[in-house]
Amino acid sequence: MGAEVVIEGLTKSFGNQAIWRDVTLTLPPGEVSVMLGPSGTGKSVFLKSMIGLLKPDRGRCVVNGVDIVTCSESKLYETRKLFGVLFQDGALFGSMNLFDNVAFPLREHTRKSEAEIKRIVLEKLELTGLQGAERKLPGEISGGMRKRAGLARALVLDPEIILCDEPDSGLDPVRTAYLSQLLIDLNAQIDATILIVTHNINLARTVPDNLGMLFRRELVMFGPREVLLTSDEPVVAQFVNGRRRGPIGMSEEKDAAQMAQEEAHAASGHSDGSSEDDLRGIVPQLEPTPGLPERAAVRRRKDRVMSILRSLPPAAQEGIIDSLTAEDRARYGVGVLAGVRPSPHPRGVDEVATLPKSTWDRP
Ligand SMILES: Nc1ncnc2c1ncn2[C@@H]1O[C@H](COP(=O)(O)OP(=O)(O)OP(=O)(O)O)[C@@H](O)[C@H]1O
Repeated sequence: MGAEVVIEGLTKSFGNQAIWRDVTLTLPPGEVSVMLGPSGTGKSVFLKSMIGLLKPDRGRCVVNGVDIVTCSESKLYETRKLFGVLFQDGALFGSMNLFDNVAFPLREHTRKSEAEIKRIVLEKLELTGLQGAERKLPGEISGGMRKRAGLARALVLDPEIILCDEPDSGLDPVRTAYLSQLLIDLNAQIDATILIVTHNINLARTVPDNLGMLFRRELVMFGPREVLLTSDEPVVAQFVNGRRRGPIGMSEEKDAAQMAQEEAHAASGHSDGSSEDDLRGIVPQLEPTPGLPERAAVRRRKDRVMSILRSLPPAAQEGIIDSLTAEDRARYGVGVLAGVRPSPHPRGVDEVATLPKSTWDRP
């Protein structure tokens, strides 16, 4: 099972530009989490801070008892080996073929024989659907294949934690759907903890166990997917529906005058081009491709979420209860009659989830 990542009070600025502050969340072991956020909110900076490529001003990021923020260089080097990172552009070496690109971390960080390296590289290329492409150069393949090659390379050291920076960027919706499926299949096969940062709503609705959002230099929320997907927070509603009306503006946030003007335009019948349909709501989560093992994280997550159910907002509770199977209902003692609430054993919410706490939508 993948490692847990505990982040507490993480704060980052560049000079006097605050990027985000007091980010607190836990990535539950082996679960898939997605961090949403408008462009420029510091999602990539967040990933880089998690692996010690950037140094936060304060806070902790603890993996297997090691705080990435304050540990020694040698501990950082060791702990980094637990991470596999898929960078936004795949970050492949243009002059190396896919085989050598994927083999690179093994040649750099291990003393494995070339025969062993070949076995591992071919296994990871197959896992990411790239068998037969090992002699191609990155410039000779499509963006989707480059992403998958980047993922194959992220997997060669058998990471416990996989970080994906906008795996969908530059991909069409169909390729993004394939990549989403690949991430779920991968999780089923290796049970790694996965964090994906993206602005892709479809991916965010269908892939993760947990969903969070960064906006206005803070973590708006982070917790079970059902919380964000049923949230009434204006910034979430705007982002999920891709609307211009709402607190997010072209350069991240709007002032009150602009918001009022847009409301007036809408009231006078001016369309902002978005669909009237509200895309919020819980849709079924992707399952592993038939024939693959079940995701071990699913049962662990259900136990975890049921243990904090009562601390979640009512709409999220309802969605979670609706998604339970008859077997789950028996396991958790959930009544079959409408309106009957389960009686799990609530734990402190801080244990696993940070729920909406921001004040940005209040005057
Ligand atoms: N090394 C750096 N030095 C100074 N500023 C930086 C550095 N890296 C990032 N920034 C700034 O931090 C802010 C957040 O950048 P980041 O790339 O993390 O945003 P993002 O949410 O990933 O955006 P996008 O979704 O567009 O990729 C930006 O204003 C960026 O200019």
